[in-house]
Amino acid sequence: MRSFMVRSVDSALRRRGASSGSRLFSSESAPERKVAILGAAGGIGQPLSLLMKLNPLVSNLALYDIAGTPGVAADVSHINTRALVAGFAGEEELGKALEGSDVVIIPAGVPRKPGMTRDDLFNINAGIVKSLCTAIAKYCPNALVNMISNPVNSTVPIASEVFKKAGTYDEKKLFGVTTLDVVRAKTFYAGKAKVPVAEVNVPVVGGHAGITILPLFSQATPATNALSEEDIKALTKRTQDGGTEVVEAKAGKGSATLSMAYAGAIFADACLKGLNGVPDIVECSFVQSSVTELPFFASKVRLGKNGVEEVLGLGSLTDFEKAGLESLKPELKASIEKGIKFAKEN
Ligand SMILES: NC(=O)C1=CN([C@@H]2O[C@H](COP(=O)(O)OP(=O)(O)OC[C@H]3O[C@@H](n4cnc5c(N)ncnc54)[C@H](O)[C@@H]3O)[C@@H](O)[C@H]2O)C=CC1
Ligand SMILES: O=C([O-])CC(=O)C(=O)O
Repeated sequence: MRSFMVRSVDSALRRRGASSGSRLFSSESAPERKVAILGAAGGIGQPLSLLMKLNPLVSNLALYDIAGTPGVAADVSHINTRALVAGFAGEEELGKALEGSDVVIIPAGVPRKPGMTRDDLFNINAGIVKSLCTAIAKYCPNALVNMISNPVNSTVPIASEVFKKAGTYDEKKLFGVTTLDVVRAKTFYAGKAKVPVAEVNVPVVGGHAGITILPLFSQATPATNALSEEDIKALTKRTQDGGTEVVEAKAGKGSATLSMAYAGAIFADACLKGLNGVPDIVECSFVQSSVTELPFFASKVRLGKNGVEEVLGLGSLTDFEKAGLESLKPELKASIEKGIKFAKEN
């Protein structure tokens, strides 16, 4: 059972590699890569730690949280895959967790309860993200940072300001993880269009909250004529409300953790492949951008040896998508400005 699971995750990653450029490295010849997960004992952190332990591109896995990581690390470390695992608990161990990291994934912070927006998490999570990014600037300023903590539309700008203040900001290395929006769009589209889900691709642009999430179903592949305008509207709304759907179903016990861990593992794998020189690795992510007039925006990004190699444009949009783009801009702008203001004043 266990070896089946390892094999099937690995072959899923392999298939993905095959669709966007072949894998250059087997686990034996892949370069040493250290990944740190901050918030590793949490609802996302634990399954994400498991999935990163299964990734043959990872040679060292550092699991950091304010508490609970020795147990998670001991557990995950018994899995017979390449990565050496170490747990770090408490602020005094954060430096050691970060040192030498190539990729830092941040799922630290509080999740939503029913009735809350992602922005309602700002007051707590902004401070957590700020202090973690201050440590990243000190201990691993060259690492790629994958920001999962919400509200992503504000936490990414906060991170950028912290890095600017520290003199370490490189816009090519900071990513808001929006992969779960893509994962959801693919699943919902495949179900409605009745196409094999493994073959589906859907770009999702904008940001990561409510109407700022804009799936571009007109660019979905495989293309289909089977969907009406009403179907597209419903798919768009379901993708935008995907996080809330899970928050409500969990009824006070948090938000998406398992699907987010999967999405986080897919995005980190893409970052590692890019670092390792695998060509044509493209994923959507919320990055510094000139695709629109907003300073940060999610769109397709080509990943390379230094992080972002190219931020790709939006392609042609339908009138419905154009209207969605215009209506998301004020909210996304306000969230970005809120993050920047917080980081400047604190
Ligand atoms: N980007 C996305 O698509 C998604 C983002 N999220 C966000 O991810 C975050 C985490 O969600 P869950 O794992 O469900 O929450 P959780 O509460 O289960 O886990 C969070 C973990 O962060 C840790 N933590 C808190 N302060 C910390 C600090 N200063 N340093 C290190 N660790 C710290 C906690 O001890 C806890 O273990 C939330 O903000 C949530 O909204 C959740 C789903 C999707
Ligand atoms: O909805 C939430 O609070 C968590 C999240 O970002 C998501 O599931 O997309």
